[in-house]
This record gives sequence, C-alpha cells and structure tokens, in this order.
Amino acid sequence: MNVTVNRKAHFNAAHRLYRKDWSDDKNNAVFGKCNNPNFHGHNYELIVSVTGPIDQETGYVIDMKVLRDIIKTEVEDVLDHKNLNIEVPEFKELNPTAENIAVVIYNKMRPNLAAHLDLKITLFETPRNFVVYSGN
Ligand SMILES: Nc1nc2c(c(=O)[nH]1)N=C([C@H](O)[C@H](O)COP(=O)(O)OP(=O)(O)OP(=O)(O)O)CN2
Ligand SMILES: [Zn+2]
Repeated sequence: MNVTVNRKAHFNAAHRLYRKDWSDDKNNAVFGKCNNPNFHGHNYELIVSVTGPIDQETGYVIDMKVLRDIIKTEVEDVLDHKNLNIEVPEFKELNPTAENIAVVIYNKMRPNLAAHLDLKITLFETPRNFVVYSGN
C-alpha cells in the first residue's frame, strides 16, 4: 500500500529565457517578453510529492520535517531571491524554463531520498502555468 506525502514550498527568482547562440531577432520571436535582457521575476510555488509504503513502526512514508529540511537545503537556499541565469550554476548553459527548473529540482532532491521512494515535482511558475516532472 503506497501513500503520497506532499510538501509545499515557494521561492522568488529572476530569469531570462534566451539562447546565447541565437540572434536577438530569433530570441525575441521565440521567447518574446521572457527574453527581456534586464530579466523578470516569478513567485514560484513548488509541490514536492514523495510516494512509498507506510513504515509500520513510525506510520510515516517520510518524516515531513525531514522533507522540509531537504527542500530548504536543496531548493530554497539555492534558488530563493536569486537570478537563475547568473547565480545558479545549473543554468549557466541551460535555459531556466519551468521545465528545466523542475528537472534541476528533481535532480537535487533525488539523492536525498531512499531508493524505494518515488519523487514528483510540481512547479507553478505563475498561478496558471505549471509543470510536472517525475524523473522519466
Ligand atoms: N513551456 C514554457 N513556456 C513558457 C515558459 C516556460 O517556462 N515554459 N515561461 C514563460 C515565461 O517565463 C512566463 O512564465 C510567462 O509569463 P506570462 O506569459 O506572464 O504568464 P501568465 O500565466 O502570468 O500570464 P497569462 O496572461 O495568464 O498568459 C513563457 N512560456
Ligand atoms: Zn518568466
């Protein structure tokens, strides 16, 4: 019997969507206002979902306090109030789209969880735009 434990978090970050190897015209055509050279920001809302069996002794799938601390260390401390393009090494050569941010968060969280637990990342970039990544 598997149960999913969910923990919400949030962070604020600035970014610019563009490719260095494209012309200004092409970046503007593809990314529009998201290609603003002076960057723009989002209030990202994150849901981290961990699925697995209930431990018969503790009644936990995972201790939510442990999950909270992993999110703080691996996500909030790294991304909150940062310029993703400039300050976060993973995005030096990777466009910080919602899709890529979700994959980066997954890859940072995954090693901190026991192998028998499944991980799903749901990331809201705006109240209406969100992505989901489960590692495949
Ligand atoms: N597939 C993706 N498409 C877009 C991404 C992305 O990460 N993945 N990102 C952006 C922009 O960064 C931003 O998210 C767009 O903001 P905006 O158009 O203002 O979105 P809103 O939901 O706030 O606005 P609406 O008025 O509801 O459209 C663009 N595309
Ligand atoms: Zn944006």
